[in-house]
Amino acid sequence: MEWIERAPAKINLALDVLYKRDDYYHELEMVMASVDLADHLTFTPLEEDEIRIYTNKVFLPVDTRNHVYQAVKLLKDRCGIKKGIKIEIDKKIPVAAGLGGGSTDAAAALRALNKIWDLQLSVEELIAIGNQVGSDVPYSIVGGTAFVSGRGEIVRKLRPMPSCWVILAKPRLSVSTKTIFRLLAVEELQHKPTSRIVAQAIEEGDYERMCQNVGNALEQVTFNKHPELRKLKDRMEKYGLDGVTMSGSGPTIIGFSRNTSRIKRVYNSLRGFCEEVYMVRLLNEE
Ligand SMILES: C[C@@](CO)(OP(=O)(O)O)[C@H](O)COP(=O)(O)OP(=O)(O)OC[C@H]1O[C@@H](n2ccc(N)nc2=O)[C@H](O)[C@@H]1O
Ligand SMILES: Nc1ncnc2c1ncn2[C@@H]1O[C@H](COP(=O)(O)OP(=O)(O)O)[C@@H](O)[C@H]1O
Repeated sequence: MEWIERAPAKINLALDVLYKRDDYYHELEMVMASVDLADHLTFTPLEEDEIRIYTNKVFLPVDTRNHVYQAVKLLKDRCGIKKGIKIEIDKKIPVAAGLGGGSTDAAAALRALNKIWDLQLSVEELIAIGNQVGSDVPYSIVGGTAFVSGRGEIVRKLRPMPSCWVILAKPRLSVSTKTIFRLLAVEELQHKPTSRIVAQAIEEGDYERMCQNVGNALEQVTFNKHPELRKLKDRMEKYGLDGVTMSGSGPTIIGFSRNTSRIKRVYNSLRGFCEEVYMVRLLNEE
């Protein structure tokens, strides 16, 4: 028996950093949504008690460093599972891009194995396991449009985002989330928090207000390190998108439009000088 689970990429419409915590993580408020750029995980049960991972991206680790491996190991230990599993990860989401690829793969593995092994764990129980793998995994277990806070483990579902096109522009550079948070001096942030306004706009189905308030506190740090990203964002703003911001710790810059011919023009223009460009829809929209 084979089981296939889809693992969609996430975007951060808003990301505010409230303060640095005593555990060295940061207290965040974010608005996140899932888009239809996705990895696919294929699960095949094994008789031997082993976790075997394969992926089409040769540079990705398939051992204990893979987020999927970590999630499966925690799940097996928690539930006393002695069976094995083979997992083939077909990666489509760019790696280290601010699109949550590793986290969504880990969440997909937890969701799928909860069914395959008939563990009957609740979403809260899966979130508690996912939180040990990474801060973005709890959101990825739930998916869709959500207000996310704490370290990332408090997930409140929002109404589906107003329907629109999303452009994802990923230049040829990878960003380490850990490095960006290390370089962040919260007291020097000039960013005005907007997550609550964006969440409210979504609840009211107000597309324009949502777009006007997208923003990301980490831009200040990531743009300082990679000034070409500021230029990319400026260029996307000039193309007449309704809202432009960075996703996660970067480097992917995202933009919104409801106008299909405009988004196609933006897509074609960006492809000239940006390594990877995607024109995507939201996974669940109003
Ligand atoms: C910034 C965000 C926004 O969605 O996304 P990405 O850029 O990774 O996509 C996430 O919060 C990233 O989540 P995730 O990538 O799972 O982070 P983790 O592995 O838990 O942490 C990586 C590093 O980021 C820092 N970190 C992460 C989350 C948080 N609330 N405070 C932090 O300071 C910590 O230094 C940690 O060592
Ligand atoms: N299944 C996985 N998919 C992608 N990256 C993974 C995976 N497992 C571990 N990683 C590691 O996680 C790091 C962050 O990758 P990723 O999750 O794509 O970043 P981001 O959250 O910024 O989009 C990379 O250095 C990568 O080697």
